[in-house]
Amino acid sequence: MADVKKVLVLPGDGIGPEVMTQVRRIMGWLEDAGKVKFEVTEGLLGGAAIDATGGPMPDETLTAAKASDAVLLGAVGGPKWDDLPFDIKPERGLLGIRKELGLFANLRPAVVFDALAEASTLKLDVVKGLDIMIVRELTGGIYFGQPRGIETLPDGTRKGLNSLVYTTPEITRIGKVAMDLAMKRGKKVCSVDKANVLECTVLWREEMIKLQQEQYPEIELSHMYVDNASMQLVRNPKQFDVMVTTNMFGDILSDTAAMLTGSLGMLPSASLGDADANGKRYALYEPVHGSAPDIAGQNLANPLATILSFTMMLRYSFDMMAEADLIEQAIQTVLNAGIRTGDIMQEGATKVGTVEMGDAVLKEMDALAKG
Ligand SMILES: NC(=O)c1ccc[n+]([C@@H]2O[C@H](COP(=O)([O-])OP(=O)(O)OC[C@H]3O[C@@H](n4cnc5c(N)ncnc54)[C@H](O)[C@@H]3O)[C@@H](O)[C@H]2O)c1
Ligand SMILES: CC(C)[C@H](C(=O)O)[C@@H](O)C(=O)O
Ligand SMILES: [Mg+2]
Repeated sequence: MADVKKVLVLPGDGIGPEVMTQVRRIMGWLEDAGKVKFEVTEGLLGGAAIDATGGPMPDETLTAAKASDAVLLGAVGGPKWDDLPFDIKPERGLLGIRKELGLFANLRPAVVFDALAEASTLKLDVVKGLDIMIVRELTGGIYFGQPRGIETLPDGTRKGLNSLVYTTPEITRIGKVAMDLAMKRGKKVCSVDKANVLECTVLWREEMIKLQQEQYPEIELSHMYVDNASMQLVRNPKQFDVMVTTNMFGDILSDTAAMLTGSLGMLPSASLGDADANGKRYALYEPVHGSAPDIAGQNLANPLATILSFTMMLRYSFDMMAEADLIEQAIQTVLNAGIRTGDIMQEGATKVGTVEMGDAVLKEMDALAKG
């Protein structure tokens, strides 16, 4: 009898449901192959939740997330909800679930498939073989710091305010995630901050240095200001192994890194919490991209970032390395065969839609399974 894994699926908005459908087919394939049994619950988050319940993060979604072994999210947001009051926008649902589940560590790996290195706007040797890991702090920093808001001063001037706040435990725990990952990789961590301007990141840098000296003597730790880091990422990304940074810097740098892989439609992510006393660790997997309203509902979205987020789920939550390898190998073969969604299209390649990309990956999984 195959193991039962409880997965909460949150398709979300825009292209979210379209890319999620392709992952559900892959989940079905694994079940049919007898590799695993998924107990899937589908839930609401973001705009879809607002439409159905009036709020972006219904209690049922949170309860279901806590009861599941892992959560898989498509994307949230879109123009339909842009004019809503700030606190009930779709994006608040995403930030809310990250915070409520304590998902402080966001891993965003930028790995370049050989076939797509050729398509890069950068020189082939700059991106070929690239494999870097961006570790983004996800439940603190300027996204959550208090005080915040928009207020009107007595003279009628309006003031907008957000606060960049990090405490030492918040910095240390994300530093540990980055350094533990680096110990299994190239043993190099680059901590990205703005310590020449922002006191909060002076503390960030000091704590990273302390952590490395006290607990990770084998790690080569370097520091870079975020403006330079964004430039270095496109100039010579292979100088990096693991990058660790704050919530907002990580948001921006990971979209930049996505383009090194060919498209935002290629970058997956895992958001992880700490294990509790019973060893239970919440985890949410989602592509780095958003709901892409410009291409939603047209069978144009690249589903690979979400499929790769699912393979991260197999690896990090379920220890199903062979199955994750199989899916990634299938993707590689599909890309080598020149099958492309529009965002990664190259001259001479075959342009397909979201569903057809799913078909191609499934077909290759069949072929690989038959040997
Ligand atoms: N994790 C999330 O749910 C998430 C992340 C980012 C943005 N958003 C939200 O999504 C909405 C749109 O934001 P945006 O336009 O700034 O960013 P976006 O990531 O949705 O899209 C940016 C560009 O990349 C393209 N793109 C994105 N994903 C793609 C894919 N899988 N295949 C092909 N092309 C793809 C889009 O077509 C668009 O041109 C906003 O409401 C935003 O808040 C949500
Ligand atoms: C939609 C938004 C809240 C989100 C973020 O800024 O974290 C997104 O851009 C991401 O990268 O996951
Ligand atoms: Mg982002």
